[in-house]
Amino acid sequence: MALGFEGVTQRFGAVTALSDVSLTVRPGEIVALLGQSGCGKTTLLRLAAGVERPSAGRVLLEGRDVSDPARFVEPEHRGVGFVFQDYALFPHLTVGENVRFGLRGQGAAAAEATALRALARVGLADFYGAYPHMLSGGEQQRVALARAIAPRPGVLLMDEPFSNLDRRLRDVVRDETAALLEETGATSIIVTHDPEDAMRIADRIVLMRAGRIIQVGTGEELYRTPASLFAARFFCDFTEVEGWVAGGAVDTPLGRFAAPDLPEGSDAIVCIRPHRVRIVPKGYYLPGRLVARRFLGEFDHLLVAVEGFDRALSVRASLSDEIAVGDEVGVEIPSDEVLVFPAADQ
Ligand SMILES: Nc1ncnc2c1ncn2[C@@H]1O[C@H](COP(=O)(O)OP(=O)(O)OP(=O)(O)O)[C@@H](O)[C@H]1O
Repeated sequence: MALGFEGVTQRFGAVTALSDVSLTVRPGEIVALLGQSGCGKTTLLRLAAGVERPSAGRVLLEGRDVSDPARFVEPEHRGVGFVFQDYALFPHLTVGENVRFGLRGQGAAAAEATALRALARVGLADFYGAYPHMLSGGEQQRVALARAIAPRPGVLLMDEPFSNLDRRLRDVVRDETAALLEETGATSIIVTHDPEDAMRIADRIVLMRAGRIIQVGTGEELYRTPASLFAARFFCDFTEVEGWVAGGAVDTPLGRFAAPDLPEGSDAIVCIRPHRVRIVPKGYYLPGRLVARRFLGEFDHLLVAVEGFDRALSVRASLSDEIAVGDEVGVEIPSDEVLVFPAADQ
């Protein structure tokens, strides 16, 4: 089912939660709404669900305006499923009854069969008669997912569905959810403030800031070609180096980096990805000194002081055991792997 927002603005008194937001989600597509707290993600989700009415603009389901005040379509008639951050299972109902809650239109036998099928899909058919408090967080979230998909909604809306799960469980449930969404074919919107969640699960990411969409694209597009410094910061913990533009390049304490599109004489910020920096033997490239080294398994996290740069450069690399904190090293920053933005663009 296609879901669209056309010029949607949402005000709550003096607060403008959304400003002129337009977005089309294709049938079967999984879209992540990504952004910091308060940027309007949940509000957009609530408008799609129909629990909120837009101050201006339209919400479209299969091309039909469902937000028109004269012909407003109530949430229960939109064919939309919802998964909340806190699972929102009814504590006094069994798992089976929770899943059957959305199936009230079906007869008892049919509802039970549907609920069992949905629970089986998330690997929890054996928990049909259990109560939510008897389940772990991950299991409760799977039940919430089963409840949402059981009525076969055309659109599935999920608000921070993994944020209450610990790291390891989060990865498992997220991957299971991705597989399930693909299987059900529901058009899905997932709200998250975690770029990794967004990149792992979504076909497209919608990056929001202060009630507006600032970039839409695949995870790779947003990571490789962020439209602004703000967007870039979301996807990488850069070392940021200030400089100014002269002769089509930015002069910084860490070298000159091409900036053909920036005005001469303007201030710029060069973003250096930690895993792109190479540590080479002393005497090559920039002179540096290792000031910290932390073993992180697959790679080390290093801090390297570079002459003329007042902060340490953050580096992710596998380093030979022969190099110790305090040693002098060479630092290579491949100039075609940095991102350059106007300093004003923050
Ligand atoms: N019912 C409401 N009444 C008043 N202000 C609201 C209401 N709902 C949302 N807001 C405000 O609108 C803005 C956007 O809120 P929203 O919940 O959509 O953000 P969010 O991006 O989902 O944030 P979070 O990640 O913290 O959930 C915030 O400033 C919020 O305080």
